[in-house]
Parts: sequence; C-alpha cells; structure tokens
Amino acid sequence: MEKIAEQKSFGGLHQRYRHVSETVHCEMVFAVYLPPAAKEGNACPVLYWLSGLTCTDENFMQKAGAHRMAAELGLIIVAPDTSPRGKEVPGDPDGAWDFGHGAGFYLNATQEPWRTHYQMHDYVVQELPTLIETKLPFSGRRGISGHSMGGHGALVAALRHPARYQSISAFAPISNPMQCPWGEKAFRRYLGNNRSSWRQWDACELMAQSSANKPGDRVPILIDQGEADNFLQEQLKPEALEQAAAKHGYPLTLRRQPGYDHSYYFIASFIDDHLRYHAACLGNAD
Ligand SMILES: N[C@@H](CCC(=O)N[C@@H](CS)C(=O)NCC(=O)O)C(=O)O
Repeated sequence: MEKIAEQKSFGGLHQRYRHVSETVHCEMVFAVYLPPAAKEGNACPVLYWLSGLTCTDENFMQKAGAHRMAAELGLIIVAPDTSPRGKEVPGDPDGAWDFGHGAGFYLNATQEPWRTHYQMHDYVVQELPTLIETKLPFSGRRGISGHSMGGHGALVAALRHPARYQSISAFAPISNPMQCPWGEKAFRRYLGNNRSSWRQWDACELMAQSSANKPGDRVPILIDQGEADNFLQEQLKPEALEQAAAKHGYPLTLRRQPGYDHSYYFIASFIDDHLRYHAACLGNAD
C-alpha cells in the first residue's frame, strides 16, 4: 500500500493510502486518522467509518470535525471508500448517483456484471482490517459507525459479525433497505430478484435473527436521526428498526434530533457523542 497524503491534525495525523484490493479487484483509496497516542506507538482501538451515497474517504475526514475528539480519546479512525471505482468497474447504467460508483451498499453482490467488484462487505469487514491493523498500534478492539448507506453498512457488518465489533453506532442509517427505494434498486441489481436473499443485508431482518444469541452478546447500538432529514420517511425508516429492536429485545438508543437534516452539519453536531460512546465501549475513555 502506498501513502498518497499526510497532514498533521490536532497533534495526530490524517493519512490517505492507495492499494490494489484482492476483494474488489481494483485500486482503492482509504483514509486513516491517527491520534497522538497512536502516533507515539501506544495501542489504540479502531473505529471504522462508512460514508453514504456519493461519498469517498474524504467527506467524513473533511466535514465531520471528528479529529479533535478522536485525538483526545485516543481513537484511530479508518474511512474506506463507498464502492469500487475505476474504468473497469461498471457503474449505474443510467448515470444515477444512488447505484454503482459511490453506492456499493457494503454488501457482496451475487449478480453479473456487479459481482466481480462489488464485494464491499468483505472488503470492509475482512480485507481492510487485515491489511492495516497489523501496521497500526492496534489494541485489538474495534467499533463501526456510518451515515445513511454507511449507517446501513455499519449495522449490517456488526449484526452479522457480533464478535468482531465491540461498539456500533449510526447517523440516519437506511434502516430497512428491503423496504425503501434506494435499497430495493440496489438489492435487485446486486443480489437479484429473490427477496429472501436480501434478508442477510437488512438490519431489521438481522436483528430478528440475532435473538438467537445470548442477550449479553449483543452490542448496544447508538443512532442519531435528524427530524428535518428529507430522506427520513421514504428511505431511512428508523421506526422499523425501533420496532425490530423492541420486538427482539435488542439494546438500541435512537435519538431523534429536532431540526437537523441529512448533511454533515448534523453529523458534526453529534459526532463527539458517538466518539465518546465508542471510546467507552472500546476501553479508551478518560
Ligand atoms: N447527491 C445527492 C445527495 C446525496 C447525499 O445526501 N449524500 C450524503 C450521504 S447519503 C452525503 O454524505 N453526501 C456528501 C456530503 O454531504 O459531503 C443529491 O444531490 O441529492
């Protein structure tokens, strides 16, 4: 992997790396924030951040205002891209922004022509951690968070792999993708028409399946949702997740924030709470 950028930020380092991924079969770029503690070689937990539709590794690092608190708490943050990219990677046939490049939905596609490259779940859950955690002063504990499509990705990753993540949060996640236009479009193309195969990529469905686990095995989830988010009713459906959590006894704190929209202004307003929650779960709280 090749370092392509580095800036000092709040005593730590923001870095960008490029590498050729064996999982998604193209060149990928991801960003890392190293707090001062990690820069000095002390073992720190890692928080994976998954961004939403149209984003790259840069949106969160530039707009969320997370570095100050991550520096204070000693949290490493890793932000991957939101899809495979490049000329060899097929995008949306109609040039839309809600599918293809910038819209990998953090799943493993099974259908042609998507399945060669669109394996973002395995990339985020396996390849990327394996690649970087050995190179970082990593404490062995990891959390995952994200926004919108990335909130969906974070919930699905953690619910499918409860032993891998010790903290989970999300901002305005696509909570029930099987039942909303963004999710239905993406799942139909990436996964095919058999809706039963979609269930393994839907947080509400996975929460129901998680009731087989012991309650103590379930990592509590923190979610913030803006009430003035223009995607709230049609795409995000937090009430579906709330109902699934209540029905299956899954620990969920869903905070509705009056007046906030879907943007990074909303994320920046509450990111400190999420970072503190992750640090407390991951063992680096003050
Ligand atoms: N491009 C879309 C909006 C897509 C969108 O809101 N993307 C969110 C994630 S779902 C985002 O984080 N955008 C990038 C940014 O705000 O920096 C539009 O024009 O309506």
